[in-house]
Amino acid sequence: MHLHELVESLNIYKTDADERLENVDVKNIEMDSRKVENNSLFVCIKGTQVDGHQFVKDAEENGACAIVAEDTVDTTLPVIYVPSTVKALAVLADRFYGTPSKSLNIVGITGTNGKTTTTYLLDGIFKENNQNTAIIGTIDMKIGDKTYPLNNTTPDSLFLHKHLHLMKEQGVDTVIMEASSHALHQGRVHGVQFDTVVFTNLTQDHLDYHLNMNDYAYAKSLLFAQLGNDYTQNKIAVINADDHYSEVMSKASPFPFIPYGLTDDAYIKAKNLDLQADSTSFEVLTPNEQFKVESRLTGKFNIYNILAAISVAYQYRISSEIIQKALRNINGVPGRLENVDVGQPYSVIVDYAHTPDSLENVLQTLNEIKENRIITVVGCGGDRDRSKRPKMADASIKYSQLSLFTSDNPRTEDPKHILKDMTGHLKGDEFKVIIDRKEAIKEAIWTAKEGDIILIAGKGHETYQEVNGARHHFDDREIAKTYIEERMKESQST
Ligand SMILES: CC(=O)N[C@H]1[C@@H](OP(=O)(O)OP(=O)(O)OC[C@H]2O[C@@H](n3ccc(=O)[nH]c3=O)[C@H](O)[C@@H]2O)O[C@H](CO)[C@@H](O)[C@@H]1O[C@H](C)C(=O)N[C@@H](C)C(=O)N[C@H](CCC(=O)O)C(=O)O
Ligand SMILES: Nc1ncnc2c1ncn2[C@@H]1O[C@H](COP(=O)(O)OP(=O)(O)OP(=O)(O)O)[C@@H](O)[C@H]1O
Ligand SMILES: N[C@H](CCC[C@H](N)C(=O)O)C(=O)O
Ligand SMILES: [Mg+2]
Repeated sequence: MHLHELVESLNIYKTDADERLENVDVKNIEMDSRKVENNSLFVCIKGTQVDGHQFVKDAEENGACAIVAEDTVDTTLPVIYVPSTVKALAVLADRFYGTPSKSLNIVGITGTNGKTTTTYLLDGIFKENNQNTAIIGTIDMKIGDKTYPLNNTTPDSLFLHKHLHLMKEQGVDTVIMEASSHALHQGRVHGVQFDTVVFTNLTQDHLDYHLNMNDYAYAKSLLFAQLGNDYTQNKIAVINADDHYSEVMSKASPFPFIPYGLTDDAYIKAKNLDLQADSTSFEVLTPNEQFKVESRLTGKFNIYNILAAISVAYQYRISSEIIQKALRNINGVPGRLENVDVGQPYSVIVDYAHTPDSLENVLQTLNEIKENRIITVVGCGGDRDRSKRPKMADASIKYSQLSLFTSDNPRTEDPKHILKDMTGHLKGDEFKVIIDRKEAIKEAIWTAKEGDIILIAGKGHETYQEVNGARHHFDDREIAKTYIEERMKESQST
């Protein structure tokens, strides 16, 4: 695409290169100088670690054809100056890839917990409704049956518009994506034309990044603001009516919203809950009908995720029969209350709870079904919200008979310091600190008695442990299975 055509949609306040823009053929757009090739347009982004403006020379050496910048840069290449390179990147990517989000049906999901789960539930419903779906989220990106690893739950705008284009080319009609608060704050979803947006809930997380809960809520509300205000469009916000922050979300958008929840005020609500150890059923009440749903997902919190998915399906006029069938067929979400069962006489459950609220929710659920003790193995990630650490330890102590506090992803922090943050205030003997996560899992398994439940929390589907920038293979499910089998063999031979 010609550069002058590409930049037409930008809010340019200065360029030193009007005449030079005419003859430049842009092959691709890059925000990372290390990926620049011949005829790349390099966009300088001010990051949290470094300022992309520093890398203009590298981009030039790698063959960039022009630069988009906010601050003055020293280069022989044509420079287009814009007030916000983050916004410009999204506008450029959207145009370069043919505005793919316009003709796709896009559902964006935000909230502290439940985004990935709701994404999977909706994907199941849309597929049952014969739609061709794609998912972008924490576990990976899925286009049809193919999966692609992602570095972030919500990738940057360049990646997004490029892959939305690819999805369209591959016949996808519906995209379900998670929108993290970091992504919303950093403008990663700029330019994505969402049709439906969903709010699950808001509780403490990421207070290392956001100033306080209000600031965190504001970041989430940007997804609702992004619906725009063109009333001719049929857009909708789906909001958890029972959450304290629901008003912040509904007020951020002029479009109508569907409140879901367990209270009478909700528009889509659940009644007659039946929560079993391995299944859940309840009646769904919509303004038009009432029907029963059955799911293999357990825990009251999952009823909220199911209601969120049903509310979106309701907006798309998907029949209750299709919703019921899809929900019955969904076995679970990888790493969310995932059972590791090789026939041992105690339960082992791997879950992604890595916030105080999610840990409390999961442990409450397990307490309702427990026959004997609960043993929790949990740690907290390094380089993340320190203030959630003691709260996660408290939740574990409150709801477990034994807590084994261990490492999660230490990243650049010393695991001992993280564990000190978690346990410094604790007294008593209902917990142990075992820094090595493998050892902690081993100890839990060798300590378990018949009927106990072991919860291994925090890493869920993750298949690595991140230490000082390196990711080593680590899978809670594999490790648990190894030790369960080891113990079973040992007991058979004695
Ligand atoms: C703290 C944070 O959010 N960082 C994100 C951010 O990177 P950054 O601001 O640190 O980038 P930077 O290193 O300062 O670089 C600035 C610019 O210089 C460029 N650069 C840099 C070096 C160079 O040699 N040349 C060059 O051009 C970079 O490409 C970039 O454009 O922008 C990047 C691109 O979008 C993200 O990948 C990166 O996510 C990091 C990896 C991360 O760990 N983020 C976490 C906190 C996160 O975003 N998590 C949420 C989920 C959270 C949840 O809901 O639980 C997520 O969506 O993943
Ligand atoms: N609606 C909910 N309310 C509270 N806790 C939940 C809810 N849904 C799931 N959880 C808990 O939170 C954990 C993470 O769930 P899920 O992956 O669906 O959330 P997420 O919002 O995608 O999280 P992340 O921000 O890390 O991507 C689950 O393993 C479970 O313990
Ligand atoms: N998206 C979350 C994932 C946390 C998962 C947990 N295992 C950790 O490493 O803290 C984050 O980046 O904060
Ligand atoms: Mg997620």
